[in-house]
Parts: sequence; C-alpha cells; structure tokens
Amino acid sequence: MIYIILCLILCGVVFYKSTIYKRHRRSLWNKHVAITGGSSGIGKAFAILAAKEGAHVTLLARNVDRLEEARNEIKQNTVTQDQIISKVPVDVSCPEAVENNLLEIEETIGPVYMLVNCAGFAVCGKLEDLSERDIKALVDVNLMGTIYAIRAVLPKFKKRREGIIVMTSSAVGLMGMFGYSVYSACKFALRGLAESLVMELKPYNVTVTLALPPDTDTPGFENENKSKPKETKLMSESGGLYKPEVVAKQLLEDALKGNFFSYVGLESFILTTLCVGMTSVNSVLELLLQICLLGPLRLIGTYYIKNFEKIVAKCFSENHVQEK
Ligand SMILES: NC(=O)C1=CN([C@@H]2O[C@H](COP(=O)(O)OP(=O)(O)OC[C@H]3O[C@@H](n4cnc5c(N)ncnc54)[C@H](OP(=O)(O)O)[C@@H]3O)[C@@H](O)[C@H]2O)C=CC1
Ligand SMILES: CCCCCCCCCCCCCCCC(=O)[C@@H](N)CO
Repeated sequence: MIYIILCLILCGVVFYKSTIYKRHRRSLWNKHVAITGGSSGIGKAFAILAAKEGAHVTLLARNVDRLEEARNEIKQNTVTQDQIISKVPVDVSCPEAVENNLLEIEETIGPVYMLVNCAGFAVCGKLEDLSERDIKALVDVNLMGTIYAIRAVLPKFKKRREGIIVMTSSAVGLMGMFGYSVYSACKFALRGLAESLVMELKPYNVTVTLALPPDTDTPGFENENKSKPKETKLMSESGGLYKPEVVAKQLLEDALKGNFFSYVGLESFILTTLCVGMTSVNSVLELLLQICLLGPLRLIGTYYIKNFEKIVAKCFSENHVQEK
C-alpha cells in the first residue's frame, strides 16, 4: 500500500516537474539537417518540421521523382527565403555513395548539424518464408545504412563539438514479435549502436536519440501490410496506429533536447520504461520513477505477452484445421 502511494506521489511530482522544468531545447535555425528516407513517411514529416524550424534540409533517398515531390512539399513549409532544401539520390546501403554525397552537400550547404536516419523498411513473414534477398536488404538498409551515414558525419561532429544523431529503430527494437524476426534483429542492433555512441560522443557534446515508433501510417507501412501474417497484425495493433506527423514531432522534440529514447503512446511508454536497461540516467526524478515502476510494469508486460501467446496458439490451430 505504502509502495503504491509512493509511486503515485512520484508520478505526480514527475508530471508536475516535467511541465515546469524543461530541458534545454536546441535550435535548428539556419542549421543543416540531413535526413535519409526524407522523401516519405516519418522522414518526410520530420523534414517538414525541420523546415518550419528554419533549417536547411537535405533529403537522401533512392527514387528521384519521390525526392523531387517531397522537396517541393518541404519548400512550401520554409519560413525564410534563404532556406535551402536539397535532394540527393543515394542508396544508403552503399557506403562510398553515402560518404561522397554527404561530403558534397556539406561543401555546398555547410556542415551537417543533425543527421536523421529514417531510411528503412520492413518485410514481415516467418523466418523460413523470407527470401535471402530480403534478409540481406533488411540488414543492409536498416542497420548498415544507418552505420554508414553516421560514420560519414561523425568525425566532423566531433571536431566541431556539436551535433545531433537520430536513429529510427522501432517498438520491435525493444521486443521481438512474431513475423518480424530479421527486421526486429536490425532494430535491436540499432539500440546497441546508439548506446555505445552515447558513451563515445558525450565528451564531444554530440547527442544520440533513438526513435521507437509503434505502427505508423506511412506508405512503407501500407506496403508491409501486404505480406503481414495475421499474428503480427493482431499483436502490433495493441501498440496503436499513429500519424507520421505525431511520431516526427515527438522525435524532433526529443532530439533537440538530447533525450535518448523517443516514443509515443502509453504502450510504448510501458515498453520503453520496462526496457530501460543500462541506458544513462537523465534525471533523478526519472530514475526514481523507473525504480518504482519496473516491478509492476513487468506484471503488465506479462499480461501482454500472455495475450500474444494466445494469438499465436489461436492462429496455429486455425491454420491446422485448414490444413486438415
Ligand atoms: N511506419 C511504421 O509503422 C514504422 C516505421 N519505422 C521505421 O521508420 C523508418 C521510416 O519508415 P516509414 O516512414 O514507414 O517508411 P516509408 O517507406 O514511408 O519511407 C522510407 C524512406 O526511406 C527511403 N529508403 C528506403 N530504402 C532506402 C535505401 N536503400 N537508401 C536510401 N533511402 C531509402 C525511401 O525512399 P526510396 O524508396 O526512394 O529510397 C523513403 O524515403 C524506417 O526505418 C522504419 O523501419 C519504425 C516503426 C514503425
Ligand atoms: C511490456 C509492455 C508491453 C506493451 C505492449 C507493447 C505493444 C507494442 C506493440 C508494438 C507494435 C510493433 C510495431 C512495429 C512497428 C514497425 O516497426 C513496423 N510497422 C515497421 O514499418
């Protein structure tokens, strides 16, 4: 009882404090923001917000037509005449191309201040149903693509003693899920990358933010739904479906404040708190909240996991009946 009361008081204090005590929010005014995957979905929504903040924005993606279309849309959201919105056709899974193109745009527009890694995609399906080609592409784009882009800007970030790195993982970068095996593995890997980089970059005043979105209503999501197993659909629904603008807005705020995790929604809050692990501590209040919540949240998590297991069992027996 005392424990519950203590938790409630703490939640109240944290909520109250969070409204009056805001972490310093850096400005993007006249800064250069490079966004991989900036021509669609979450990346494009982020680009629009960055343009509204007065940033110069460079979009990196493969398809030239979609890049041009997005560039026009983003141009309409600029707040000054001098903002440069440019596009670079590049495949992030090619390290030389990423490095050369980033070098080139830095020469024309100026040093990148913020790198947002949004290029990525999901292919769902049971592991044995994924083609070797899909598996390789998932790793090459979601994981390697992020590594290559970061490597290309990092030395300059360190030299200038400033910079913001954003990586887009996923809710399934914190928990495995039926049908997401390889995709989830890539997104888990990003967390290891992000945590290590936080340690490497702290002395250089460079921050790292890891986005953990649940399902988000984007062209990519629409595409992935075509091959999504029933089990995956039923489970992922419990995380809700968010608009890319909402995910991008939260991500921008977290990145500007240097928060490590960025998430939206109650389920993702539960998941993120439960999976806090060995990430660095942001504030004493946050730490106290985690100390109180971790135990009870394991119980709530168990409820979800049991439900997920039920879904798997139900679909299994349905398929079994069909086979017969
Ligand atoms: N939508 C969702 O439900 C969720 C998405 N995420 C993650 O968020 C990120 C963005 O997803 P979302 O907005 O839905 O995706 P979209 O498919 O809408 O957009 C993906 C963007 O990445 C670009 N891209 C894809 N492959 C490459 C490549 N090899 N090289 C360069 N650019 C590439 C695409 O352009 P082009 O094809 O022209 O190259 C496009 O601009 C992904 O990493 C995804 O895994 C995470 C959680 C949930
Ligand atoms: C322990 C407490 C548990 C709380 C419940 C957690 C429910 C989370 C649901 C996660 C949904 C996963 C969406 C994957 C998104 C994604 O990456 C793809 N759509 C990519 O395009």
